[in-house]
Amino acid sequence: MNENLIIFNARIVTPEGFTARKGSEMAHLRVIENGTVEVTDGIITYVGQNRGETRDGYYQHYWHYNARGRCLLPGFVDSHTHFVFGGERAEEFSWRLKGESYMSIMERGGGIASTVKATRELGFLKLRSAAEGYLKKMSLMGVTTVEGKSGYGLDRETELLQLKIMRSLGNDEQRRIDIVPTFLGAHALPTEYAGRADEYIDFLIDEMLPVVAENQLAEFCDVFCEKGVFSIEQSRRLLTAAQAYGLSAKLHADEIYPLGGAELAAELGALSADHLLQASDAGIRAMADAGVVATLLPLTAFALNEPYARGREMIDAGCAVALATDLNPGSCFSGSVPLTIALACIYMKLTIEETITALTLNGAAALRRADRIGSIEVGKQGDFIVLNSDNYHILPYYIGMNSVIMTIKGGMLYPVGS
Ligand SMILES: N=CN[C@@H](CCC(=O)O)C(=O)O
Ligand SMILES: [Zn+2]
Repeated sequence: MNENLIIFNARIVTPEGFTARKGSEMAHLRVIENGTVEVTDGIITYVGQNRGETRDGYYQHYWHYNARGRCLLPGFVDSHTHFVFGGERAEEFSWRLKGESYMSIMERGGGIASTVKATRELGFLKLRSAAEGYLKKMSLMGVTTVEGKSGYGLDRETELLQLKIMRSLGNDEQRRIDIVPTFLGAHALPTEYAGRADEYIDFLIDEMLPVVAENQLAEFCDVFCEKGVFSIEQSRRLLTAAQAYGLSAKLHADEIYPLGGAELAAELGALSADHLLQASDAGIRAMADAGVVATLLPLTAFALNEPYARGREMIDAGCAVALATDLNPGSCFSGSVPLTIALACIYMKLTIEETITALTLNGAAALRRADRIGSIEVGKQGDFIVLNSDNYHILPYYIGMNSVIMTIKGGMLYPVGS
């Protein structure tokens, strides 16, 4: 449902462009004082100085909203989440607090396998309604586009079920968030294939990719490329096959061990490489040269108590960095955009301007949507947030606290709290 909307008296703060911003470009934001944005049928048709509007309300075919000097930013793009899942894994969090590692829990049959079991047991309706609950929470924090991954089915039926749930949520007339689905059949080796990882990759290539592609159930194919999960060679084989089906490549890369996932992402021309806590210097350079979006997930590093990805160095090396939450039931049970912002600024040493670009335009680029969303420019979707301040520096300063008072999707106003 799209609307005609005029927002006036806003302090407009936005990156500019229709592609990812790389390196030093990430710090450049356009700021318009006393600004107005006009949205017609959901698409931005004017961005500039105020034009004389003074009254709130509906008149001359447009809703009019007086921002009273507050900051208007593009809607946030959360470009890496796993929001469709069954069950929870709170006990694993306690085990980790006692010193056990994420990978050792996975090796002894917990971790992703435990969520796979719970997800396979839930039907369409229960899974869908749990996922819907997370979407509502994201919208309140200003997210207007979210990526979601399969990967908790690891069998034909449940992988397709996860993707169909995302499609069904995305088709909902009342939706406040656009959903971009990613096929992550290679998230872990299912127990049925224990010791036969190559055969599982064959199954994904021969039996899953054709169905996913033919039914347009996902735009991207992702893989957990990690020591003890899927090797570089297995990841390369799967992603190359996916690209032949028209699915762009994404990787969970160099999260726990420096396996060379960043280098592989560059070699394959992947859309993004994500996590990257252990990415090598050569991998960072290769991503910058190849134009791979480096998607950083500081909440996961925080939750796992691991060193943060080297965001500052990546930007200085010329990478396009995106930030996302990684909401999932294991390594990071959080979709907190405010905390993501604070951690990126404090520990990854991004400036607030770079952080805004990473959560908007570069997130959009990581979803191949920088031409449509991620900045406030004529021709893009009318997706915005209004902050409760005229100062965007409150974003990292309000640590883990929401400063969004209004989410606007396709020109529709959603006051936070409603
Ligand atoms: N690292 C792999 N995948 C997810 C975690 C999945 C899980 O633990 O359930 C991630 O991005 O953090
Ligand atoms: Zn992930």
